[in-house]
Amino acid sequence: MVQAYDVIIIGSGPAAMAAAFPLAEATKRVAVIEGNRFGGTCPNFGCDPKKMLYTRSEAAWQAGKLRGTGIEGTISFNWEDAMKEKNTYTDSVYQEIEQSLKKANIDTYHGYASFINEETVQVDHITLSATTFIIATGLMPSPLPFKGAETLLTNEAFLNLPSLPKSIAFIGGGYISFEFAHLAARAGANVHIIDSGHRGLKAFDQDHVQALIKQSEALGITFHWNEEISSIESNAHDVTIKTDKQTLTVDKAVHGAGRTPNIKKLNLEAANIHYDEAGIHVNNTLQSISNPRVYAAGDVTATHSLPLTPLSSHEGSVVVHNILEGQKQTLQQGAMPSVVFTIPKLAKVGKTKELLDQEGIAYDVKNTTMTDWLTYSMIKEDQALAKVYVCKKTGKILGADFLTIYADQWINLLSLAIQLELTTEQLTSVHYTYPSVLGDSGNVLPIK
Ligand SMILES: Cc1cc2nc3c(=O)[nH]c(=O)nc-3n(C[C@H](O)[C@H](O)[C@H](O)COP(=O)(O)OP(=O)(O)OC[C@H]3O[C@@H](n4cnc5c(N)ncnc54)[C@H](O)[C@@H]3O)c2cc1C
Ligand SMILES: NC(=O)c1ccc[n+]([C@@H]2O[C@H](COP(=O)([O-])OP(=O)(O)OC[C@H]3O[C@@H](n4cnc5c(N)ncnc54)[C@H](O)[C@@H]3O)[C@@H](O)[C@H]2O)c1
Repeated sequence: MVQAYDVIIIGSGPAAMAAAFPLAEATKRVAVIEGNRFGGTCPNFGCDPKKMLYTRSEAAWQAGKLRGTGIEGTISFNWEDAMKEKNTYTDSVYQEIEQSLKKANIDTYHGYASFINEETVQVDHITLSATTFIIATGLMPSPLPFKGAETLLTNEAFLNLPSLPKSIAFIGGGYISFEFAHLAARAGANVHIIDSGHRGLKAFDQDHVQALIKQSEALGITFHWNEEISSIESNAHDVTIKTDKQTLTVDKAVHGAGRTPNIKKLNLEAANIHYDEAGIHVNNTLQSISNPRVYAAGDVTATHSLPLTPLSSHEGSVVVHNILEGQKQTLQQGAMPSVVFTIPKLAKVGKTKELLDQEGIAYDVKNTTMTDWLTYSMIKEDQALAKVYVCKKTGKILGADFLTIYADQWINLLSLAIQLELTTEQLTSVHYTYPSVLGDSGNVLPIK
């Protein structure tokens, strides 16, 4: 027998969750199909477990910095205990998410969905049909072009390592490698990052990236830029990585070399859903360009947006609106803020210098070293940097970059200013608390 629904959602990450509950509330018959853990990447194998480990590494860093100035004793980041604490969250969060779906009268199915035709999908031996489908299957580690790449640990495996390997190589120099490398190095591992390109974290301000690399090297991380890997050989004891420049043997090697749309198992051709290596092709209402029954949301869409949780959730909400209200809402990406959770944190929002130059926009920029300010000297931060770009003509804030342990706080404020199109004058005219991080706002903005 074929089970019939109004809406079937494939995947259960932030994009799917943002769609499932409002659709059920609107009395649609909804099913959610998940091949791995309910909740998707963010709570199980991404943002949340990473941040749980990060929080402990940050506390140990701060205690170390203040040692001898009123803080006594040696405090260290202990991988095994931090991992046990992380597990208290990840061991149950996926069950709680599935329960909350069921409580909202949403049917849940375990397994990977595959289209049979434009109206029907198969999950294991069950066949389901729907008037509308939402594909929200996210990303997976990209296949890599060298022998042995499939033996690399994924983000899922790394975030479940019960004990810390003595030495780890991270392949790729992007978000995942920087964040994981900092965690591993702070817990005592000998860490390498190998990237085939000449620089990492390409979307961020490169002066700040260089400063972060220097601090990462001081932590003991070794960078290998412009190195092409030819093979990886793994056995029970270690991993040997051959590149065009060296042979490196480490205990474990981790995939941080990019992620690709998770669409392989969907059999999209059977439902006439157009896609390419960037993801599912959608119009600006997130409807498939080739099959109007189908919407896509989150990282799996070829919208060229950043693969980040808040943007995925936003896309899920846009899809709900368009299913319930007709094709009225188009995707507005706005100025998406983004943070790399290293110590210090690296953050950006809005337009970069390169983009402003490309678009020919006249701007003022304030490039500030905040290290000596009381906020930073009191916590003994090694380096705190800020750049803020403002439109010469209107005084509106256009973009911002921060490198400091407080970069996440700063970037949220600047994101608010950019999205509400505030001028520097407006941003400095409000009252802030003192002493506080954002209380220094007047000093990072270019004010004439
Ligand atoms: C290590 C790591 C750290 C991150 N840290 C951050 C962070 O700090 N901040 C931030 O904003 N973003 C972060 N991200 C990105 C964030 O996790 C993603 O942008 C977000 O989870 C995307 O949501 P989504 O709903 O599009 O897809 P996902 O959360 O990836 O969910 C997709 C789900 O679909 C399932 N699926 C796939 N194919 C099928 C199928 N055929 N049938 C059924 N189910 C299927 C998958 O199993 C998966 O559970 C991080 C990502 C990683 C990998
Ligand atoms: N804090 C966050 O918000 C956060 C954290 C982790 C991941 N994410 C999301 O996940 C996405 C994927 O992250 P990622 O770190 O995997 O990718 P990334 O795109 O950030 O970096 C990939 C890096 O791998 C390198 N590379 C590619 N192929 C290679 C090869 N064969 N050998 C060596 N190096 C190679 C590239 O040059 C690049 O520097 C990000 O775009 C990000 O949006 C976000």
